[in-house]
Order: sequence, then C-alpha cells, then structure tokens
Amino acid sequence: MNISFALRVKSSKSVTFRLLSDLDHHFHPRSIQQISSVSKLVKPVSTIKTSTSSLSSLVTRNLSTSSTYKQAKDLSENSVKSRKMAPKGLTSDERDQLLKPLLESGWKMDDSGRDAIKKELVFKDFIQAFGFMSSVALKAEKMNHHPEWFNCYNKLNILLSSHDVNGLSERDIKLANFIDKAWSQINK
Ligand SMILES: C[C@H](O)[C@H](O)[C@H]1CNC2=NC(N)=NC(=O)C2=N1
Repeated sequence: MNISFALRVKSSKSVTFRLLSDLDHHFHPRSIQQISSVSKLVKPVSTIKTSTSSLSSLVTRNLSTSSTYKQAKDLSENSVKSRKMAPKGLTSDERDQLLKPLLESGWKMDDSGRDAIKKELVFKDFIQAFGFMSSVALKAEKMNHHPEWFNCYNKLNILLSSHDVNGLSERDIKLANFIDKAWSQINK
C-alpha cells in the first residue's frame, strides 16, 4: 500500500511525497526518516495560512489600538500637513531665475533693508489708478497675499514682501508678474 501526501512549499507548487511500503505494510525506515526530516522543514499550508492570517489580524489589532501607533500616525499626518503648509522664502536659484527679470522690468529692491521689491506706477488719473488697484486687490485676495501700497492721486507705490517668511517668496513673484501683466494691458 502506498501513501502519498502533498506539501505546499514556498514556490506554492505542491510537492508529492510518495511513501513506499513493503508487502506487509511496514513503512521502510528510510521513508519514515524522510517524512520526519521534511515535516520539520515545511509546515502544512493550512497551518501556515491560519498562522499568517491570525498573525496579521493580531498585528493590526495591536497596532490600531496602541496609543503609540496613534501618536505616530498623528505625528506623520501633521508633519505632512506642516510640510505642505510651511511657507518658504525664495531660494538663490529662484532669485536668479524669477526675480532678475522683474528687476529688469522696473521693479527695484527696497532700499530700507527689507527683503522686498517695489515699483511706482503713474496713471492717467486717480480713477485709472484706483481701478487698477481694484483689479490687483481681487487677485491679492484670491492669493491671500497682499501688497503694501500707497496711492496719491494718479501715483501708486507698490511694495511686495511676504510677512510669513519675513522676505521675498514665490507669492511676491507671482503677484508682481500679475501686476506687470495688468499694467501692460492698460498701456497697450
Ligand atoms: C492671516 C492671513 O492669511 C495672512 O496674514 C496672509 C495674508 N496676506 C499676506 N500678505 C503678505 N504680503 N504676506 C503674508 O504673509 C500674508 N499672509
């Protein structure tokens, strides 16, 4: 009588062991020895399966309830949020690439020592100046980034800097470019 049994090994291919027995159904000692050495090496798939699933549920159960896990989770979420939210100033590369063209088109570095840019615009009259200010104001509000400006009749002095980084940021570049584009439309 021959007995065969299958064991699923890592490659998930089942390996069949055929146990040979002699006529009076005694298993050859070699077969017994073979089974015991193999069975020590490989757990039956069902055991592996149940242990894996119970292990994973055990881990999940522990993880989700442990306060350390929760703290770690909150910390990582906050750090992602804070990384997203943290305002940053202009890098030196950005100053070369983004600020330089503005300085060549009439913007000047503020001479009070602040890291800020300024520009004076002269309009036909007060109404044109105020209308321009209104269009810039809408953009500033939308960006949540506001100019510091002074208007006297048809003159408008604009200063841009980012209070939250105490200096120039990409938001100032963006608003300055918007202002230049709006100015060019008035002076077509
Ligand atoms: C509370 C409000 O969102 C902040 O003060 C915004 C508003 N507008 C701003 N404008 C400017 N220029 N810099 C800022 O840092 C800034 N921050």
